[in-house]
Amino acid sequence: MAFTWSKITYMRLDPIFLTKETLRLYPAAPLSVIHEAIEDCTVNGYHVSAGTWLIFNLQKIHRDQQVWSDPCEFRPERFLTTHKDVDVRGQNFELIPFGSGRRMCPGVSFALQILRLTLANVLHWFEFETPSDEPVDMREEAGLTSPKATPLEVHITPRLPAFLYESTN
Ligand code: HEM
Repeated sequence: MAFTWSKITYMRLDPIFLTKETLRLYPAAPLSVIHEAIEDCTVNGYHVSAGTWLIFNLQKIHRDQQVWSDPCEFRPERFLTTHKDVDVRGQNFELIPFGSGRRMCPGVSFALQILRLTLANVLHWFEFETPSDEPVDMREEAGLTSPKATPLEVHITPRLPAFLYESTN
């Protein structure tokens, strides 16, 4: 029987892999902010004159099928296997949700820690179900950020004993 990655398996996976895969498919900004070339240069055979405004299509880069197998599939385990050395900190140009270079996001470390902690807590504390048990529609609309095409509708229920949710204040 083929092994499938169940919800339980994902919960055991380090949330950093879920975070990377989520930022790959749904970078907070699908298009980068505008950069301006400060000098003439040639990139991959393309001449770029000084003063040219450059916008990187991050979402397209992140779904390049020459780099990512099944590029549109959510497969966090790829960061344990085929892409285990690929990070989001601007050194691997196939995955740059925080940009790269001297103007890359200075909040990257903070953001990664918060995302990891939040995701770990949310998965640990709550059970998520869609009202009709349908898979969540993960399509996104065009925009400066990645808005969902259809609003998210989920039922959230506690997984742990009730007293653990009580405030200690
Ligand atoms: C998931 C969370 C975040 C993502 C995906 C993200 C992504 C980005 C991207 C793509 C850029 C443009 C980089 C470039 O020009 O190449 C940027 C810039 C920036 N980000 Fe973030 N960011 C995140 C969280 C944060 C946080 C938490 C902070 C602050 C606490 C922050 C502060 C900034 C600032 C100040 C810039 C402008 C840097 C500059 O132009 O020199 N970001 N971010």
